[in-house]
Amino acid sequence: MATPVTISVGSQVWIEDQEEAWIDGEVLSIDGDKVRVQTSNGKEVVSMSSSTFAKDMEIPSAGVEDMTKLSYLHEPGVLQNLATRFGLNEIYTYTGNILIAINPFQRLPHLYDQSMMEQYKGADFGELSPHVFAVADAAYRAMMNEGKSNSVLVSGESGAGKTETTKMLMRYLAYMGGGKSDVEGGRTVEQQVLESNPVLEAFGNAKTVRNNNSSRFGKFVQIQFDNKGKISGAAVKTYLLERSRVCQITSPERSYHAFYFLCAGPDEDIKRYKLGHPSEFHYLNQSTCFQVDRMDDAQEYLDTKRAMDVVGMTEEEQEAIFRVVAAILHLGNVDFAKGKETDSSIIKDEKARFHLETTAELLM
Ligand SMILES: Nc1ncnc2c1ncn2[C@@H]1O[C@H](COP(=O)(O)OP(=O)(O)OP(=O)(O)O)[C@@H](O)[C@H]1O
Repeated sequence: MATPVTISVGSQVWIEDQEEAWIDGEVLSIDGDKVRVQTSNGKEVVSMSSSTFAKDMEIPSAGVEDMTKLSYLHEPGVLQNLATRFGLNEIYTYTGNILIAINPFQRLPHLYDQSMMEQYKGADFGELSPHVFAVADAAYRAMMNEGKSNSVLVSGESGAGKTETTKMLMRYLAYMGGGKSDVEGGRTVEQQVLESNPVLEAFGNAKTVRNNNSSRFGKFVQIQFDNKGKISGAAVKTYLLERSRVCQITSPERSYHAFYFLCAGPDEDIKRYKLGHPSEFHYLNQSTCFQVDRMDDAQEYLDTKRAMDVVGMTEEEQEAIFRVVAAILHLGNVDFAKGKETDSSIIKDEKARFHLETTAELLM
């Protein structure tokens, strides 16, 4: 979006900068499509007019809550507003009815507690500070008022905060649609909806370079409500799991959490599945990373099992699932050697045979 018309000598502008992405400055002179700028870090730089943008001098020092209020909706203007707000611990900003969330990379419990949900309940969109609960509330109320399904799309690059944002959306919808009427074996439907996350994350998330808890699949979460607005059911559809991660990983990444959780399980499970430290398994030891900061695999194993209980998986079903998880690890340790006949191969040694037999046992 070139704005040469509004730029003249003395104008405050943004120009591109190798390190800062954008830097502000004052126009010293203009020669055709070349603009000479004195930057705020004391340099004199020549910029093309097509990549020189007018700086909004009227913007409040705390930025604006809705970017449609910016005089210039160009990249440096948008980024400056988001950075200003982030500096004041405001991670959410609107652009009309779109919510932009900046990853704070720290827990902000006060932002998501019960009192916060109460505040946003029924408040008009835009009345309170931008928040993911406001989006969830607007979607919920539109559904109730219009009697039609509604959806919220969460997008961003890896590590941007989609998974966390989705959890907050679900938490708010569970809060709005919660009720004790639909209790199934001591578990409310909304509890089941929320507990589906740890189960999905155990089997579909992994540590990557960019995110210690990266979802390696896409998901469509459907929460069903009755005509009183109470949650009546839920369904999750998953897409395109990164399957290659099961047998191939590189440092400093990990495979899917479930493998490490199971290897850190209680002794009886380790014995039952004939497991050991992750470093003993080829599918895990291609990377030197076995541990993730602030993730206790032993505790996560118990939490995953508890979440599986809540969503209604029986003990037999859980065992069948973990048997497959263990079998995959053993299968990865089945090595082959060249056989006597051409193009033939044999099980390499006793160790490989042990893993092959264990795999067969586990898969029954
Ligand atoms: N609102 C938030 N509050 C606190 N921490 C957050 C928030 N959003 C994200 N984070 C932190 O950033 C990490 C990465 O976020 P998240 O897993 O949601 O990203 P993502 O967009 O789902 O990434 P991927 O596409 O790799 O799955 C989280 O594990 C968490 O530590």
